[in-house]
Amino acid sequence: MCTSILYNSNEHYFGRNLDYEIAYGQKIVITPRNYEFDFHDLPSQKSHYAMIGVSVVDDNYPLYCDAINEKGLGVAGLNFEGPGQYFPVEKGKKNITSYELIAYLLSNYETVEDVKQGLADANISDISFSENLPAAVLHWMVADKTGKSIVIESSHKGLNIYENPVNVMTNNPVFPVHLINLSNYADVSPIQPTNFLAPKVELNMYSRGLGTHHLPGGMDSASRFVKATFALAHAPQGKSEIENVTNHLHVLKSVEQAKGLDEVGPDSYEYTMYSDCMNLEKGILYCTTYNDSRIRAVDMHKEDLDSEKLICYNLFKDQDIEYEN
Ligand SMILES: C[C@H](CCC(=O)NCCS(=O)(=O)O)[C@H]1CC[C@H]2[C@@H]3CC[C@@H]4C[C@H](O)CC[C@]4(C)[C@H]3C[C@H](O)[C@]12C
Repeated sequence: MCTSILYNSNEHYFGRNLDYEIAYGQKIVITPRNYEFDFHDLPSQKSHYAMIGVSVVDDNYPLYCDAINEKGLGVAGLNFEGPGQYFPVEKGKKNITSYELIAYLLSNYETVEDVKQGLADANISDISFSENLPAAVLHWMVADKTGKSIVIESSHKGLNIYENPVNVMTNNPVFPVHLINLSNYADVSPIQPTNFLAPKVELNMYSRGLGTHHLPGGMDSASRFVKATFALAHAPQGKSEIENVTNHLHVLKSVEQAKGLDEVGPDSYEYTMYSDCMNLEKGILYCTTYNDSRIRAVDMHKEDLDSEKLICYNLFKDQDIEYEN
């Protein structure tokens, strides 16, 4: 499972947890402006906005899991197995394969509004990148530096775009159901509760944090949606870049999955492989991985963004413990 968020402070930070049991060899990848995108059913594009994100690179092609562009637009793909459905290429429509959707949107658009207009006549086609990499069934969260986000879902009903007032997304079920479910937790609060249970009885408020007693803590997508929404809605504004990155990552850590808790097969467990935080104004990607809790950063503007070649950095590294003696 996965969780993505847009954290709005004085600047805007977009990122996600990628939870899974199989590593695809993701890297931190910058696609500069003149790398040629050979889209499947759209004209190939020699120049476009530059982007940075986490990506699998296969045959020199960036298959982005999540990324942002130099204009401050961000897109993340999360599993949507079940409700998700793609369709055959349809004449007269803008046919975008699922594996190139992130690259296509980030190549061409600056804001969530642009994306909504750009997808008005779109069809997410059911074409796989290759035999080894069959089309992953995904839905996408799109965010921009105005602090707005939307969710794109292709299901049996066709392509749906939803406003995302909470700036959080997880996996199944369909997005509107997650929003409705939030009402069940409307009274979860950082404040100690008032005793409405038996008002004439004096209750012993034995602990701090009783306002969060009914906050779900499960690994499932519905629980993570509620918990991340609560954590994000109450996250303080940082006074510096470091504080903002720290706050963003703590929201993601509130729904992190440790190894051993979410069994998906015999001796196989889904876990949070990485968490990232991308500053939409600055074009910097910050990340931690399961085995490396030290925050690392890659700044796209420190590279030659007019080049034609992909720029890759390792994502997965070993734990870096600072021994004090
Ligand atoms: C596994 C991940 C979702 C994790 C998740 O949500 N797990 C919950 C499972 S569950 O909801 O609990 O059942 C997803 C998220 C993004 C995906 C890549 C997107 C680019 C590319 C698209 C191509 O088409 C196929 C290969 C490709 C590299 C994809 C591989 C894989 O599919 C990735 C990593």
